[in-house]
Amino acid sequence: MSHTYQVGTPLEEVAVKEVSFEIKNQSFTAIVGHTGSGKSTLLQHLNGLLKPTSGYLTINGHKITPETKNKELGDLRQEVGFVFQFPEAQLFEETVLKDIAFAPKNFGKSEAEALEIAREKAKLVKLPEAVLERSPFELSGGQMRRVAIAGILAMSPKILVLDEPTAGLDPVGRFEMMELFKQLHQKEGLTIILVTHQMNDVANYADHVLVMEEGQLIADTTSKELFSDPSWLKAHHLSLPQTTDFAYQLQQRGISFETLPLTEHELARFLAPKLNQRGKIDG
Ligand SMILES: Nc1ncnc2c1ncn2[C@@H]1O[C@H](COP(=O)(O)OP(=O)(O)OP(=O)(O)O)[C@@H](O)[C@H]1O
Repeated sequence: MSHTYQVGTPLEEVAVKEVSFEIKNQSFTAIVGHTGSGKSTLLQHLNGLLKPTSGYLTINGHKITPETKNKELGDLRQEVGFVFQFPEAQLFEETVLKDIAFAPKNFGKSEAEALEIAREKAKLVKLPEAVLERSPFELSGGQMRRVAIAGILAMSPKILVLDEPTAGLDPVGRFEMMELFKQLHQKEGLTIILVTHQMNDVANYADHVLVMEEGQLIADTTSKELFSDPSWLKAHHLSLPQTTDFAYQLQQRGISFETLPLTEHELARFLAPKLNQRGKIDG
C-alpha cells in the first residue's frame, strides 16, 4: 500500500511508498525510523483513520482500500485501539472512572455496565483505587496517560496501536509504561504495534521490527537480527540499544560474542562466567 497526502496539489507528499508487510496475531511489533519517515502515517492506516491512496491492507479480516467508506470501519475501530501521542490531551470527563467508561457507554453499554468495565480496566493499568473518583486533571502525567489507555482498553480491542506512548515521561514512568504494555501483550494476549525512537525498548520488548526510511520499508525483521548488524544500522543513522552498543565496543576490543546481546540480562549472563574465571585466575 501507499499513502500520498494532498494528491494533485502543489503540497503533494508521498509519505508511504509501496510497503508490504505482515504482522502476526499476538506479536509485539516495533516500527522505527527517523522523523518524517512515514511511521505515523503508516500507523493511522491500521484502524482506518487514513486509507491507502493505492493498494490495500487487511486487518483482522477487514480489507481497507482507497474506496472503503468510514461507515464500513466501525468493527475495525473497536478491534484496533489507537493510543495517540500524548493521549491524556483527550481526557475530558469529571472523574477518572467516567472518562474510562465513556466509550463503552457510547457503544451501548448501560451506565452500570460501563462503570464496571471502567473499574476493571483501571485495575488492569494499575491506577490506584483512590484516584478513580478524582478529576483526571489532578493526576500525574503518567497516571493521566494510564487513564487514557484504560479508556481505549475499555473497548476491548484485540490490537493496541501505540504512537510513541512513553514520550514526555521520566525514566521510571517510561519503564512502568513499557512494563504495562508487556503485561497487556503477555497476559491479555493483545497484539502490540508500537512506534518508538527508543532502541532500548525495541530490544527489551519487541519481537518483530519494521524499519521505515523516507516512506519505504527498508527492514522487516526480528530485533535480534536488526541489532546483530551495527554497520547496517550506522549506514541508516539508527542507533543500537545501550547494552548492544556496549557489547559491540567490547567486541571491537577483542571479546567475541556469538550474537550481540540485546538486554542487560543477556550481557550479564555472557560476562559473568568470564569475569568469574578471571577472578579465579587472578586470585
Ligand atoms: N497531514 C499531512 N499533510 C501533508 N503531509 C503530511 C501530513 N502528515 C505527515 N505528512 C508528511 O508525510 C511524511 C511522513 O510523516 P509521518 O508523520 O508519517 O512521519 P513519522 O515517521 O511518523 O515522523 P515522526 O517520527 O516525526 O512522528 C513527512 O514528510 C510529513 O511532512
